[in-house]
Amino acid sequence: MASELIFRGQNESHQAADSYSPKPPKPWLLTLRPIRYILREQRLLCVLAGIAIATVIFALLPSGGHRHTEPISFDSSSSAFTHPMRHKYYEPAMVSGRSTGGKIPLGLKRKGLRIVVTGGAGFVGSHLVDRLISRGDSVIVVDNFFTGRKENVMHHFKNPRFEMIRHDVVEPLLLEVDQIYHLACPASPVHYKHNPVKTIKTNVVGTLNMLGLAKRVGARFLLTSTSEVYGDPLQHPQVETYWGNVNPIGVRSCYDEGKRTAETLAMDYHRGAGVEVRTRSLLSHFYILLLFSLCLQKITNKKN
Ligand SMILES: O=C(O)[C@H]1O[C@H](OP(=O)(O)OP(=O)(O)OC[C@H]2O[C@@H](n3ccc(=O)[nH]c3=O)[C@H](O)[C@@H]2O)[C@H](O)[C@@H](O)[C@@H]1O
Repeated sequence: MASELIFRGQNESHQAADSYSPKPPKPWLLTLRPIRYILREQRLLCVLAGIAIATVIFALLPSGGHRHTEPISFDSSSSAFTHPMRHKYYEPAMVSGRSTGGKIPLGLKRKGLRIVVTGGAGFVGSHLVDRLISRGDSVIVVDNFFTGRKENVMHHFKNPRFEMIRHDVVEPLLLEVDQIYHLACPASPVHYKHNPVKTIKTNVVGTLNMLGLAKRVGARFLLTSTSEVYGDPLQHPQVETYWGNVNPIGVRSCYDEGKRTAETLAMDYHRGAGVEVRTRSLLSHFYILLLFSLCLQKITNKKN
């Protein structure tokens, strides 16, 4: 009997303990409930929303990949003309005061450019071709071999990055290139006086054709000019801002005026068509060095 009583009592206390009385829910749990529901039940919706947010962020953030990293290019000093519209540079990143812009990170190969060199079989042109090939560019030489020689570039014949076209720049030419180095021209007085009409035609029509190509394919253009554009200068030494003193009807004018017109055309294509152009007078750079080394050679020979 006693045990029965004890048992009943236990039963009653159990019932009291089992009776469910839910705790009042915490207020922050209430606010999270719809989010938890969406995360659990609407996974596809979440993924789509994530993609949309990421797209918006990537579209708004400035991309580092747009930085203009210029590989070795035409010298941009002094007589370099660049169109403001086409010359957009992003400021290179500065690392502890040093610019890293334009440098290619270690381990990454610089992408070679496609370059056409007119007059590339000549003296200056062939050395330029050597330099361009050695830095990894693909070069197309365009030459009519008036004074140039195949032997000057023969050592590149087996190189897949080298091509050669026998062509007169007076005739139009269509090529897909990134840069144009326009050197084709009879250069020495004997050669340019040999056929003055052809000389001025090469300088004017040839330069027009190559500038037209640069405009069409968006290539950068370099014109090799000459110190002859100063004629019989009244100022020594000639600075870049000096306009010269040229005889327009003399026997040398086919070359002098031809190169002056070529420079005018280059500037007009730059201003009018946005072509990025450079002009370089070769005498001031190369021939002075050559003269200097010849003098040095003479002096050292005399001493020996
Ligand atoms: O000193 C300069 O100011 C000259 O320097 C170089 O001339 P350079 O290499 O010294 O002379 P060449 O060895 O005769 O080279 C000229 C090249 O142009 C070529 N050329 C000439 C004339 C022509 O109508 N088309 C053409 O392709 C010749 O065949 C030759 O390969 C540049 O090529 C000239 O543009 C520049 O006027």
